[in-house]
Amino acid sequence: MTQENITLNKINEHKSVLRQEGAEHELVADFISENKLAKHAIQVHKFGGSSLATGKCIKRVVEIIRKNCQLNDIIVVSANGKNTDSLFAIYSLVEQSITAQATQTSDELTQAITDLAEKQAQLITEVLNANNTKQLLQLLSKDIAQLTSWLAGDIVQHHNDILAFGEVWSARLLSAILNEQVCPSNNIDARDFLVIDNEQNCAVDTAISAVQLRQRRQFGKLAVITGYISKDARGNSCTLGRNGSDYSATIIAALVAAGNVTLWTDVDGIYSADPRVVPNARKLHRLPNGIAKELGRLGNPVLHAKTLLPLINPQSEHHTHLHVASSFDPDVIGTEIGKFGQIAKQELSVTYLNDLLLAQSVSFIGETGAKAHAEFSPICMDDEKGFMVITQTQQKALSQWLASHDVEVSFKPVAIIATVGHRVAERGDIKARFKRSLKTAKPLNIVGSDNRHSVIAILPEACSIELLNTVHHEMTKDARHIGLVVVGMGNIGQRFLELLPAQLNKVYALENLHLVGLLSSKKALINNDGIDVNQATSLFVQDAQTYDTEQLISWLSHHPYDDLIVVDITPSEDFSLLYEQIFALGIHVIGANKWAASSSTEHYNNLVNTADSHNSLWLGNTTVGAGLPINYAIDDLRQSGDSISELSGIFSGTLSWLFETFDGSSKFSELLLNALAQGITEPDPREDLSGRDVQRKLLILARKAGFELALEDIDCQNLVPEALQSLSTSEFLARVDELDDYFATALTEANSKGACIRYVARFKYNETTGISAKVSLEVLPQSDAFANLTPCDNIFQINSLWYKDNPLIIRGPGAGRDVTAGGLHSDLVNICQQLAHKKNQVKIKGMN
Ligand SMILES: NC(=O)C1=CN([C@@H]2O[C@H](COP(=O)(O)OP(=O)(O)OC[C@H]3O[C@@H](n4cnc5c(N)ncnc54)[C@H](O)[C@@H]3O)[C@@H](O)[C@H]2O)C=CC1
Ligand SMILES: N[C@@H](CC=O)C(=O)O
Repeated sequence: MTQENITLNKINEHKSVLRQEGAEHELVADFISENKLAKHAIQVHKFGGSSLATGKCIKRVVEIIRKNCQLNDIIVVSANGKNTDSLFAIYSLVEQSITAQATQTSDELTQAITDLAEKQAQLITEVLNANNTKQLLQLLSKDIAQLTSWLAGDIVQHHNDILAFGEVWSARLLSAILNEQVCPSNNIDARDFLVIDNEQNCAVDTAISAVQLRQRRQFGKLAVITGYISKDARGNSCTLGRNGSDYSATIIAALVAAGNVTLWTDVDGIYSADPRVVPNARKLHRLPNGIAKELGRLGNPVLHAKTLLPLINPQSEHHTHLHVASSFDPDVIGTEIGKFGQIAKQELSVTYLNDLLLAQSVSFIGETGAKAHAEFSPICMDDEKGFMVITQTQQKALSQWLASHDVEVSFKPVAIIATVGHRVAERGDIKARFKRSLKTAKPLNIVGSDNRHSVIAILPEACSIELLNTVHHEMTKDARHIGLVVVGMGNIGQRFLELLPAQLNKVYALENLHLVGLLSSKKALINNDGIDVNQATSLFVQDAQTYDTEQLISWLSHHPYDDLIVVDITPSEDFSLLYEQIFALGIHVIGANKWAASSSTEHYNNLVNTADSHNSLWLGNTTVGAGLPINYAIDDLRQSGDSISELSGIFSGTLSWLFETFDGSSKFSELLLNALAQGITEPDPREDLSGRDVQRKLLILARKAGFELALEDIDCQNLVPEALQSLSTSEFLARVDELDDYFATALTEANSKGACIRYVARFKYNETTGISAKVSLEVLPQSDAFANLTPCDNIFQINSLWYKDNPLIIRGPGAGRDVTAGGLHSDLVNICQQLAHKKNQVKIKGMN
């Protein structure tokens, strides 16, 4: 369970109350003095240019910050919209005019500067109040004057200073709006602390940068820091190159040992292939660091290998996780990159790169090959066959390097397509599948990458969309990870868990199912990497933590699986009241718990509609008849066009066992305690004896059969004497012998007529008289079909259009650990089979 975050939202809620009392400062001071904030690791949030492009976007970002950040967190920003491109264009115009030896500033240049300044001024005016607008416009106009003066002087010297304006304006603006609307914030120019000691590879001087950053941050404030820019040891402005702001965010996260970095961008995560061209690409909710790095190296459009570098430090105990999320859809769960266990390691993805070169030379073999590899870090290489694949920009340098060794090289244009996943280069099955999927493409070669996380095919032609889709389909068609959460680990729950390991081994439909949550009423064990099913109970005893509903819903809202199934094996009304929220999250429910399916008509209809509209499946076959397929039979009749008119029978395993066994030789109370010990009664056996359990079951079946009725529409005979009705369960069990006289008399009277007593459920629908329904103790002739059951058996009799004179009968054990746990497993397999048929569909904005 995640720790509760004191988000700015929360602080603001308190603030609005305190503001009225004039005590706002005390509140912020309280949060700080209690040091609650210090309990939570710092989070870094980075917003890209598109997320900050317009006033509307900036307001959305402010809401994301309000909801997700705490004081002392760090925000890193790119330039608003395309401001960096505009600054580049302005710089180029000046460069061109220098080359052309123009003596006057061109109109084009003046216009470009004016456009840029106006655009930024408009943004400021749109989002800030009058006071702050005035202040920021003054600063902007000073900057424009500075920019103009640099452009008129030595532009090469000021190249990076010029480009830096984009981020400086963006950080200043966001910090101002946060100060105005959310919380105290300070805006920091990264050039005040971030020192790059090698501009070529952007290596960071970590020691100095960390100290200077600490000095610049102000405790109790949200820091808004410029991305993309830094300085060198002499204090000159530097940039961090392509996607530099992402890199800034991870550098800063490493400097402050942040818990998480979130890259808020315009896509909602990393997919198993580029979703713009592969419509069936699936979102990868969790990516191990090494795989993410390999994807970045091999052309993933969102991830860049450099971004991950500061976060991957095998020597460090600290692991900062990286998240990719969309600022346009902040509630959609994105991708988390970090250290994960087996489940996340099973994911496969497919990526490609065009416009590459295959370089062949004898010097790529053996020792010189190793040197060439160290020098050029090729996309892939075979040092036995003597080739490497490089980018076109590396061609010149490689030719020069080889010339210095006096060796010939041949270059050939190629492309690559690769399947990426944890150590796939060592997996024969995956390599064989990849090879099969490529057969029409006639690859020149297939090699494993050095880090073993990809298998790369070298293609003689550009990788087509068709090929990409074919290979992706072949590599990911079986991929679907389903999380299983078991709620209720009592009598039935324990048995369900005992059966689980063997089920997972033998049932194909459960192949990608992982036990990830175990809950009792007070404690929860959640492990996104999976809980060992062979040790589920002992791990629960050892590691479960106390939890509350808010934490549970928060975890359910962010679970990282394609599908999640919650199996409710509790008798709890409270838990059943969470179903609506659970369905609204698209989560599936299997219930042995009868509360939800027998709740009020309005509530029940809401549940059905919510589940329906969110594609959540809801199965509850065990709510009636334990493992007997009564719900399925009724569903089948209805769906096939039959109409049911009567439902009757013995619906309680407990009452069946009691009345079939009770012959006067033992006391009724002794038999009841025996049934309790066998695990066939409800946790409180009065639920059975009161007829309430049978009443619920009749309601559930009648609803399945298509009728609208409520519990109150079913007459119910309560067999618990009034004096015992409101006691606690233990008090009732202590006085259970008070039942004996009543049942002894009822039995003697029935026997005197050659009859017996049975608790029977009867539902009837007639077009003219409508619905009649009751559950009660009946005196039946010994020859009655309901009178001769194996103790504990249920019998269900269905009359319908097709089964009019000779009813359909289902009979068998209707309660007990094995049959109920077995019935739950049957529902589980059923849902997994349905999910396997569900199409892997992704919604891409503007495409479908
Ligand atoms: N005994 C049987 O043959 C059958 C039982 N059922 C149903 O199975 C369910 C479980 O029955 P038993 O295992 O006998 O009950 P139990 O009392 O032995 O176990 C219930 C478990 O649920 C947990 N729990 C209670 N409230 C909770 C909450 N709000 N959140 C999370 N966990 C909670 C408890 O901690 C306990 O571990 C009941 O709804 C019962 O009606 C259904 C068909 C047959
Ligand atoms: N207590 C119930 C259990 C199944 O729902 C019964 O006895 O039938």
